[in-house]
Amino acid sequence: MTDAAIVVEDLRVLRGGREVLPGLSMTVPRGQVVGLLGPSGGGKSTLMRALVGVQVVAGGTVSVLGAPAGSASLRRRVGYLTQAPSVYADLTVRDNVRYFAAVLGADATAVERAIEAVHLSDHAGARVANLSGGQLSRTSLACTLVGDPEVLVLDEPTVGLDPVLRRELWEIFRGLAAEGRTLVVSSHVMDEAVRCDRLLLLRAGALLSDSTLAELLARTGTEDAEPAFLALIDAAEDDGGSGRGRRGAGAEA
Ligand SMILES: Nc1ncnc2c1ncn2[C@@H]1O[C@H](COP(=O)(O)OP(=O)(O)OP(=O)(O)O)[C@@H](O)[C@H]1O
Repeated sequence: MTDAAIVVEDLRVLRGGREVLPGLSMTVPRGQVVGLLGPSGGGKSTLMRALVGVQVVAGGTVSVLGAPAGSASLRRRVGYLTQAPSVYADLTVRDNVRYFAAVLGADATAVERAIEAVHLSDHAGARVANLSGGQLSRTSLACTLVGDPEVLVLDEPTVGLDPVLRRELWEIFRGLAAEGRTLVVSSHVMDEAVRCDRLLLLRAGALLSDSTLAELLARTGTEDAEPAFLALIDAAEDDGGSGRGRRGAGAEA
């Protein structure tokens, strides 16, 4: 069995008649937190949709835990947190999680475990409409966790949250990885790069880098993720955009 949780080969996606992912290849190792970073419109959500099997693809393969993305066998093994919170405002935290548990065939203990995992036990009976932004994000996450997934695909889970709440969520993510789960987490907040085991930098559908933060900084001679990323963008532009679609440079190492 391979150590990769996710293997993407030559993935092509068209959206609105445009090639949004022109042939992307990457692997995600098991048990790691991989950050998917890059500017708005670069294709992060599209790639995530392909990982969970809800994106029509024009070519290539996406394999998750050894099965084609979206396979019935992956239903409980892969959790997907969409960018917009997909919970019911008029239900309580617990009833939301119960609903997703019923959809996934998970039991009552799984409901309480998921609520506990996101530190919401004290608010389990609160209506979602009355929650703070951070509590709302954690409710969505609990719904994603209730099937006990091995792979979590989280689309901008910290967007709009203050630094304290972001740190709290990242501590939860690290805890989930410490249990052996694989997380792919998108963000355009570059300082979140330090929280990740590996970074995928995606811009205009091209993977500019696939490496650890330390490797990225060494390669670009910078001290921070943001200048490192800008250096890669400049280099890709000098290259006349010929970096499009090729495998992230760090993957060659
Ligand atoms: N439903 C759609 N129909 C047509 N084009 C779309 C659709 N959704 C996204 N796109 C286009 O696909 C490209 C990639 O979008 P995507 O949402 O994957 O980027 P992103 O990196 O996740 O951006 P953001 O960080 O803003 O969420 C963009 O050019 C976008 O305009």
